[in-house]
Amino acid sequence: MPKSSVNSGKNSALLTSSMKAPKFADIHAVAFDLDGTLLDSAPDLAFAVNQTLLALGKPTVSLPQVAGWIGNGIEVLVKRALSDSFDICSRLSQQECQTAIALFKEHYADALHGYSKLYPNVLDVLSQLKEADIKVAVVTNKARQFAQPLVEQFGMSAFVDLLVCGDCLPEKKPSPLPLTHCLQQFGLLNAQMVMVGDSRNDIQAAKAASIPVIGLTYGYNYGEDIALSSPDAVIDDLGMLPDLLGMRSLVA
Ligand SMILES: O=C(O)COP(=O)(O)O
Ligand SMILES: [Mg+2]
Repeated sequence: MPKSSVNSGKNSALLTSSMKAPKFADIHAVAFDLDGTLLDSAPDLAFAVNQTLLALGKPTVSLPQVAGWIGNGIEVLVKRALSDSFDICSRLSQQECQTAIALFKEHYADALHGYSKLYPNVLDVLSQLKEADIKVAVVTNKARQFAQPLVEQFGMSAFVDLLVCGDCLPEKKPSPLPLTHCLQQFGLLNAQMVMVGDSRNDIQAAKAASIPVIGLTYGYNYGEDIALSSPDAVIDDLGMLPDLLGMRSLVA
């Protein structure tokens, strides 16, 4: 059965339907992360990474390795793959990186949604938020040339009011800028929007923007437990979100 917990200061407690988190009492917008939150994109990212490595005559890497490198945008992902490590090798040349990034972009554009899939309950939750007149932003570190078609191809466009990508603004998550940009666009106060994400970048961005934040236990987060970043609540199924916001629950 899906579980959620709410961080009530010193202790995290299991959340029941009679115990709404006051942090989420007046929410008018939800900012969702994309990779690892709405979309399990690691298989196609891994495919494009390996096509790039093969083209460069380098050994391929595994899906869990790539999943552990996702979170800081495409250029950092490619540099990690070239380094075969989370820590980018200082000996990589600029030329080598540029060639690999260009190759990766070609391969990923060709294989954007071959193996990727939405996580459970995504479209139902987005639809329920729309019905309740709650605005939806997707705030991703992924470049717009990939994020936009993915949002469209996976049937989310009709529910997304604002798409903020890694190359839209001068700073990406964990900077608060993408989230303060959403607040400005929606004309909302900090306490009126909640961030929902799988990565410590999402939690740090939300905290820096002083907005409440919910962490998801699935997704990537560099192989680390999301609870270690101390979000205001933790859920293991997106279907738990409506209940946290005081709406009709989608899961038992
Ligand atoms: O492109 C990435 O590295 C991660 O994208 P995300 O911010 O949607 O998780
Ligand atoms: Mg993510």
